Amino acid sequence: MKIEIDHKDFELMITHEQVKKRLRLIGIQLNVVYENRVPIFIGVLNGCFMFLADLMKQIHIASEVCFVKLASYEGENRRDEIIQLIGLNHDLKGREVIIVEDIVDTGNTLRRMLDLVKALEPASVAICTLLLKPDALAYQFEELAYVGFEIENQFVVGYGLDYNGLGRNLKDIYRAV
Ligand SMILES: O=P(O)(O)OC[C@H]1O[C@H](OP(=O)(O)OP(=O)(O)O)[C@H](O)[C@@H]1O
Ligand SMILES: Nc1nc2[nH]cnc2c(=O)[nH]1
Repeated sequence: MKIEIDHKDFELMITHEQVKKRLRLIGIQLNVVYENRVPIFIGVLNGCFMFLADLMKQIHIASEVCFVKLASYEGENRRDEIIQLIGLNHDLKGREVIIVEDIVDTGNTLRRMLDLVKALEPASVAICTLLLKPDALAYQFEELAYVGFEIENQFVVGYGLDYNGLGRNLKDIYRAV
């Protein structure tokens, strides 16, 4: 099935049914690994909103959820771009953290996110991403424990992911053609 978003063509790649099936399996794993550990799921906005909402429906152990956004601003001396976590109102010290991403592409976002989270001294940090582009990845992450689908190095849209701000509401995931 083909669709057009903002004058660009996309074709169906992963159906919502496939996503739901995969989420059930990831949920089972997480429920086992984190039983009695009360993890905190941290979703990185905007793209993760649909994935994290569906993932949490598969989590049956005691756990917390919050969303953060990565923001950049000029430092006082206007030299360095400083990346800041906004929206985090939990103390992560000693907590079991699971960072939730819709996609890990180059890994730049995750690299920054990990640095910021680790500085808050959690007991552990794992990454759960719906999509991973292994061929685009510029770093190796030992924390990358839960991956929904490994995909080719193509631009994708839908299920939270946007193209020029559009397409986040699509249930299925599409790739550019
Ligand atoms: O591995 P990378 O190459 O860093 O790409 C991955 C990031 O790109 C997307 O976010 P984006 O910055 O597009 O913001 P959005 O979530 O608001 O769409 C996605 O949600 C990841 O956070
Ligand atoms: N929508 C979208 N955002 C991204 N951010 C990094 N890679 C991608 C991608 O393939 N699609």
